[in-house]
Amino acid sequence: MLLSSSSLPSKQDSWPVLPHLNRLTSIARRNKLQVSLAQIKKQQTQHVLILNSLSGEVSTTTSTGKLRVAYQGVPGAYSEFAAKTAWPDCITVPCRVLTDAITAVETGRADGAVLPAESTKEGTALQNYGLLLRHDVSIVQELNLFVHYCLLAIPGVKKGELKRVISHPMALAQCNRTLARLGLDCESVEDTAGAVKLLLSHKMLDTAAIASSRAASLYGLNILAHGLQDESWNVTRFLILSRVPRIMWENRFRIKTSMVVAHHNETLTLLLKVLSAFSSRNINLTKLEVNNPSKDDGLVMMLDVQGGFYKEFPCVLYVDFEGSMADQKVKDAIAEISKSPVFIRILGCYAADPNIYGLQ
Ligand SMILES: O=C(O)C(=O)Cc1ccccc1
Repeated sequence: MLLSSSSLPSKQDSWPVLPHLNRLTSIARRNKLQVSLAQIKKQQTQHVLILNSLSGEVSTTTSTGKLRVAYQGVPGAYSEFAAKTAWPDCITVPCRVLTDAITAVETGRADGAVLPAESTKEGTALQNYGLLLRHDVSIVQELNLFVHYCLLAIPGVKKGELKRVISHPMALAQCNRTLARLGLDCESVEDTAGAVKLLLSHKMLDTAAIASSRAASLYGLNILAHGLQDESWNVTRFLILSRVPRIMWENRFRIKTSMVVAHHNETLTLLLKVLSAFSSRNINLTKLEVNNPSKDDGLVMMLDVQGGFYKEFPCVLYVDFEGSMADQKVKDAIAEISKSPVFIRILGCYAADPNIYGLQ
């Protein structure tokens, strides 16, 4: 076994190593690897630590040395663009559904996966967060993408001939008002670029797809309308997931941490406790969201990554804050919340990305 630095492209350096040692060692043990503290310390000058397994089970790169990033969809999907923006040299791995992309990371078939996490119009994509909770992966990067939707149809098809529009549910939701105005029926498919391929393969002459202009040029479709999104400010936040947490040890960049607090008791009381633990220490929250599914939707299932088993909760709180797990005040805030009967899982510590990237 060797513990090596990876060539993960990164805008940031810097992560405290020690807070993540336990996790690294447990991953190593699970993969029958030996980790030496000296080796880890020696690597502190590198940006990112990733465990490599000689057995190949946790192989982190291809033979070309490029990282593989799995995403839901086919080439031309917004998630593919997010992967290429986050890690420009990566090899993108298309997957039919998001679970496949996350499982690819968990099993070492990919080094990263793209998770569309929230959008300015629709808020948190709770289903996608739900998937994140059920897998042993960590958030290592965030990325904000300005999403501009186009109405695409097979060449020759006129706008007036359309009856239906197909796309990813997030795209349909973000264009809801515009589509109602156009009087088109909506149907969900796995991804935006996949919708374009479907139009072509089934020669659909009464149907349009909502996708990017890049998808239009990749597959040779006509753009009938630009800017279909209901809100002109339409940004989607993507999270990049990896099997091994990224480790920051220097505070040159604004660092953010995402965590989930799960519980069985009164939500409002817990919410107040979380607010007080962070505000009394002047820690800025960048997200605070309650997921309290209805009885019909069942409980929220979460993987206890230390124990290796699943737990179920009637309610979870998603909390993002500025700071890293190496900050004493962050440790104190979490210790204070932990005095309540809650289950806390740190989803990742990563550099806050102030940029918004554009894609037509
Ligand atoms: O379907 C796609 O292209 C995706 O990558 C998922 C998605 C859809 C709409 C906004 C952001 C991500």
